[in-house]
Amino acid sequence: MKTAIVGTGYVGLVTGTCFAEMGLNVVCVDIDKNKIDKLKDGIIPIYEPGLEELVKKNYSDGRLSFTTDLASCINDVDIIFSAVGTPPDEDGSADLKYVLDVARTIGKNMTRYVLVVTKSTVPVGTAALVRSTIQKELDKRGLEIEFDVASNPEFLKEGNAVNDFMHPDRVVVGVESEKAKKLLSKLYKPFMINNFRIIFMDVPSAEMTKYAANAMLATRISFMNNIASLCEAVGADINMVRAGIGSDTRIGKSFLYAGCGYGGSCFPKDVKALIKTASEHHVDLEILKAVEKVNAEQKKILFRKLSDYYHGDLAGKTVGVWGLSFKPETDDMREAPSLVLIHSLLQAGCKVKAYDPIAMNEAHRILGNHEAIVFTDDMYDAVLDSDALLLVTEWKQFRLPSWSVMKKLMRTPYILDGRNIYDADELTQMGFVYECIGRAYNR
Ligand SMILES: NC(=O)C1=CN([C@@H]2O[C@H](COP(=O)(O)OP(=O)(O)OC[C@H]3O[C@@H](n4cnc5c(N)ncnc54)[C@H](O)[C@@H]3O)[C@@H](O)[C@H]2O)C=CC1
Ligand SMILES: O=C(O)[C@H]1O[C@H](OP(=O)(O)OP(=O)(O)OC[C@H]2O[C@@H](n3ccc(=O)[nH]c3=O)[C@H](O)[C@@H]2O)[C@H](O)[C@@H](O)[C@@H]1O
Repeated sequence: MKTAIVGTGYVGLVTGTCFAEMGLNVVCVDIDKNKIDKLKDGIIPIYEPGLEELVKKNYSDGRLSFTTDLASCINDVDIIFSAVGTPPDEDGSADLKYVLDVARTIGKNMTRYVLVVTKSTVPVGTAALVRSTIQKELDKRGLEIEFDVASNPEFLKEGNAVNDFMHPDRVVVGVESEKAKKLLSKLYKPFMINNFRIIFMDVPSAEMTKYAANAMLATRISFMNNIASLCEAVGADINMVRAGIGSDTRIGKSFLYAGCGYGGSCFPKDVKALIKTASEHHVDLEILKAVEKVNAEQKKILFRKLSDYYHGDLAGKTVGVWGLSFKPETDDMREAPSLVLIHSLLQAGCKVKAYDPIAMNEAHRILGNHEAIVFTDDMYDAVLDSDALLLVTEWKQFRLPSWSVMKKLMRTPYILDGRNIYDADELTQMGFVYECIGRAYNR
């Protein structure tokens, strides 16, 4: 079976590569020529553990190929996956421009049956829109050609994408015909050795499942961040509370970590898009509006704590920042809490010394050149002569620093831990002032 993946971004590249690894013939298509040229040269445009070697291996084995020309491969494949971006429009809704561009190209060029599967995160009704867009193009050409549309949303996480794709908890597939169901069952058959489940359903339910999943995960995080604030106020410890509630199998352990807010390309945009869809249908998603509001406040929490510590007098202070990407194991800076923090620090007149193991270039590109920001080559350089260290992203290399070295380097031994990774007792005993999220402390 031959498959085309349209949109060789994050999801498209992981999907195409993993399908090829499972023995399928895959052509990855993107309109970005620069990206496709780089991939052909073995240069992977994103940082994702384990992906580079799989891309190179499958490309050299001939199962994976790259092109900018969708029209040229439409009639060579049985299934086309559309994995193009669906960025937020000005009003928060998902912009379907790229999804519909792909549909138009298919309708303009197809000469035989094809199954068009949307992998991008799209609002309910998009598959129907893809169908009518393709049909319109066929009508213009005066052709009657059978085709199917389906929805197969993707649930991978950045930083663990290959593993998530190869060992998914489930694969959700929305179909409208037995033919489409058979084709997708066959496509996913090689993955069955990993014992996962395909959940077939109608198309609108599949489209909604993706948003509901991300909205539920974002809700858990904002809920825990909200409870963390209460823990601080009443003298409880959010880490203990997490262990206590997470052991209830009805609640589960995952996605209960309080911190300095969620970021990334998906939770913020998908929560917004779902609220927008709901409002278009006169449904008020009050819970999700609160989830967004709590998260926006949570992204300010490190700055607020720092400001409280220095009684609002931050001008001229030097602040070390560890971790810039929105989470570890990625160079993705989209909606990263570090950006909100750094903007506030600069506005308050601080000098920022920032370090991230992977996202430095991307952070520099986004933040630009600013005389008050230094991007350091080493994590310890970022705390030299600093008045505080703010841990924003919990990369592994930050977990066990040499505290004795840190103590010598810092001007004021003040650690503000935005991801609750350090041992408060150990740091206090060593003479640091330690603060984290959701735990009462004494200064
Ligand atoms: N990034 C992630 O971790 C996940 C993303 N998603 C969803 O998957 C979709 C794609 O996300 P990403 O991969 O992050 O996007 P991305 O922005 O990394 O990649 C999108 C790619 O599509 C290409 N493109 C745009 N129009 C095209 C066209 N007409 N023909 C061919 N290529 C075209 C762009 O050049 C770009 O390379 C979004 O809907 C997102 O919400 C779902 C699960 C995980
Ligand atoms: O639709 C998507 O694109 C993807 O969005 C998320 O994946 P991702 O954005 O890569 O990252 P997550 O691991 O979910 O983390 C998102 C944010 O939440 C934060 N987070 C996560 C977990 C937690 O307990 N607490 C917490 O603050 C992280 O620090 C990060 O900023 C979902 O987890 C994926 O299932 C989904 O496919």
